[in-house]
Amino acid sequence: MSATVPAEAAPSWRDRALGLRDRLVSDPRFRRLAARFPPTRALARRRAGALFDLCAGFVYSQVLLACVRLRLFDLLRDGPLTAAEIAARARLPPESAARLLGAAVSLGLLDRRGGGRYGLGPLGAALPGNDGLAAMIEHHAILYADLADPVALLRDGGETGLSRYWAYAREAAPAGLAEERVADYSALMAASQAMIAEEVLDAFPGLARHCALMDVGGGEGAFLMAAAARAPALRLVLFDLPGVAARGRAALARAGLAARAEAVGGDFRAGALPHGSDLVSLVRVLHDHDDAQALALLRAAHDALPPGGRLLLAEPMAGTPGAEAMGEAYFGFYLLAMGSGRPRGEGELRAFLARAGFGRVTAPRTRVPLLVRVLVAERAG
Ligand SMILES: C[S@@+](CC[C@H](N)C(=O)[O-])C[C@H]1O[C@@H](n2cnc3c(N)ncnc32)[C@H](O)[C@@H]1O
Repeated sequence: MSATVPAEAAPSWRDRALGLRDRLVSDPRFRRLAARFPPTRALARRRAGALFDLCAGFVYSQVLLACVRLRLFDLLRDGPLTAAEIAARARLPPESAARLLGAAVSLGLLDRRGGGRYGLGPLGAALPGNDGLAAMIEHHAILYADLADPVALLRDGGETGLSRYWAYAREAAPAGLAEERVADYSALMAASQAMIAEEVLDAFPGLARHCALMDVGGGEGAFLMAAAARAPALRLVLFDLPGVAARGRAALARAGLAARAEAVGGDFRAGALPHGSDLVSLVRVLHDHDDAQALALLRAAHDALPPGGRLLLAEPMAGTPGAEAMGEAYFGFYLLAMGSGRPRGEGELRAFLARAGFGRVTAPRTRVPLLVRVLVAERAG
């Protein structure tokens, strides 16, 4: 059998220009010249800075983690403190406190204030009281341990901290997972859901015209609770693995929603989804799954809806303008370490939705697309 070798495409003007750029920039003499020559100096410095930040990114993350673990942002919520006061409250030696404070100021997490005091910086000001974000930052310790040898991870995959943490990712029969195996990730998702739910629901038009919302992979029901507050007549259905659904049932009851809510335990990889809801949501769920499973899940959602029913698909997406690294780099490697799924772009998700049978698809804008984006798909007749 003879293999056909594809004819090599002729290089475009863009390919040639990029090739020339690569040859120039990889030449040390050119780089020295560019750094000296005023018109190219600013660009050369910006590039050097961007490359340095890539090398140093892990260090910056650990400075943030130290601030979170020492609860510096909560400590400074009520006003600035001196380095000595911070050192005493964080139980750090004065020199270590000074080092951490200097680092946090340089990263915009803290600011220097008058009288030798330190206050919240432009980035740190978003953290006090934000338990979901603090939990996410702490959670990254598992990811970074998994990424210690990225080449081994790319070559072999294998057992990782994240694949144990997200117990469903590699489990052949996830419906059998005991509650203690799903408790940690469910609590993390519930803590970080508040900021996502507001973004999604602000962007989603016409929630109140639906009769029943089924949140598939709905965790502990945080998204349903946010929806319930905006649409008092909406019936709520939570579908998740049995161990998670039990936690969701209890949380919905604690929120006073038992009378309008039902929590159904099951495995969406194993069969059909419950019928009877005219709105189905998948919030931060689809990207966890490989293509065949993702497509099967969209088909199951389509089949569960009545004609005219809608699917609300919400997750961070690959190729988000201005946040490209969040998709391909961050989620690409996060999901690699987790052991299943991949980030998908809007175009690819639209193609999946069409293959699953959905008709009209719209993409209402969220305020912070880096966090989450939304697609709304309608089941035709
Ligand atoms: C990343 S979490 C998202 C939770 C929630 N939607 C949120 O945004 O906070 C994914 C959810 O999907 C659920 N899940 C994963 N595989 C499942 C399966 N095969 N059947 C049912 N639920 C599943 C998990 O238990 C988990 O609650």
